[in-house]
Amino acid sequence: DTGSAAAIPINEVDIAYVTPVTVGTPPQTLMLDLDTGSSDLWVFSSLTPSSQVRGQDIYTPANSSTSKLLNGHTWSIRYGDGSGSRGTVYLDTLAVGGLEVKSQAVQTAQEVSSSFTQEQSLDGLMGLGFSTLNTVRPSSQLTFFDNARPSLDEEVFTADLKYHATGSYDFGFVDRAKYTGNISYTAVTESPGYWTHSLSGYAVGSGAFQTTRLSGISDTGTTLLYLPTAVVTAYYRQVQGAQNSQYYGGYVFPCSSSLPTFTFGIEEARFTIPASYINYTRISPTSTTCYGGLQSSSGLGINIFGDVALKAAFVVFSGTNPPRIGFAHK
Ligand SMILES: N[C@H]1[C@H](O)[C@@H](Sc2ccccc2)[C@@H]2OC[C@H]1O2
Repeated sequence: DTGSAAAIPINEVDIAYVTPVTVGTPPQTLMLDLDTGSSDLWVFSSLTPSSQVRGQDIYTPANSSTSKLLNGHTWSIRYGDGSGSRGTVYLDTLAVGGLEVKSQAVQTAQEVSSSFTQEQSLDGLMGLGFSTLNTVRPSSQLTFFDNARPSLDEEVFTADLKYHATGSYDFGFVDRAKYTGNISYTAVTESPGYWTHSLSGYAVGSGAFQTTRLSGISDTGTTLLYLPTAVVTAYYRQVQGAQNSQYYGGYVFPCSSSLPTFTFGIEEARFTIPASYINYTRISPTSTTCYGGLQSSSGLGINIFGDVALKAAFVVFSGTNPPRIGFAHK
């Protein structure tokens, strides 16, 4: 079996991408953020206080003939950016792009933090990390990918995220039409549940490629690219007027500055992020100061290869044993 669904930017700077997912019988369609950096599938629901819902679609288990309460189970999650949610759990039929799982744990939110309330076009998250990270207790639940595995033609899912455009997520197959050349694979360590792997090095603009292994996580739910301070300072040294602003919490620069590209390595392969992806956004609608899409990971304790990097490639998340991740040009 396979599935294929759209990855739609939720705003004009690609802060996050959502994918249509159907839950229950008859199907209720929700727009979920497919997130390889977590492993909970949670949704705005009829159990979410109306004061915390602002335009989101909700899942109403009472309206689904196939919903079953997972008695006595609860969940609570805190994300890297400080946002969070918690609630109870139902089992129900869930499908993404034609791929159906009969009894998926759907975590119904009873509380969401303000940054979720404010994202009107995001109805929840579908975690695609390793199921060890799932927060449901007393028994943890499987991700959609882990539930779908037995029926998949191939134990993979792929991400084709795009800059200011709709891309796609595919399950169970690697679409030869979505990439060029070969896929460069590298080893993934499952601990502690992220798609953790190394970059083989980097280059700033037309500068020499620096061969140095950088370990981090490929996280479709993180907007930007977070790398060690040494790498980031080397990049912004090439940007006129750039500074690391305490006030804005990262590197900013005049929007008129010309930015170099940034290249990262996956084993022998090289992927170049266009300067436009790194000129991420104005700090406010009328400002001439812009915020960078490449920022320091020093406060995070981990390097994060977020959407700014992932959208420069076609990415294969391979659930084989051992797991691996592949990058191809497109
Ligand atoms: N894996 C990521 C996750 O998907 C988001 S949760 C989120 C919060 C607000 C808006 C959209 C998504 C958060 O930022 C980085 C890390 O935690």
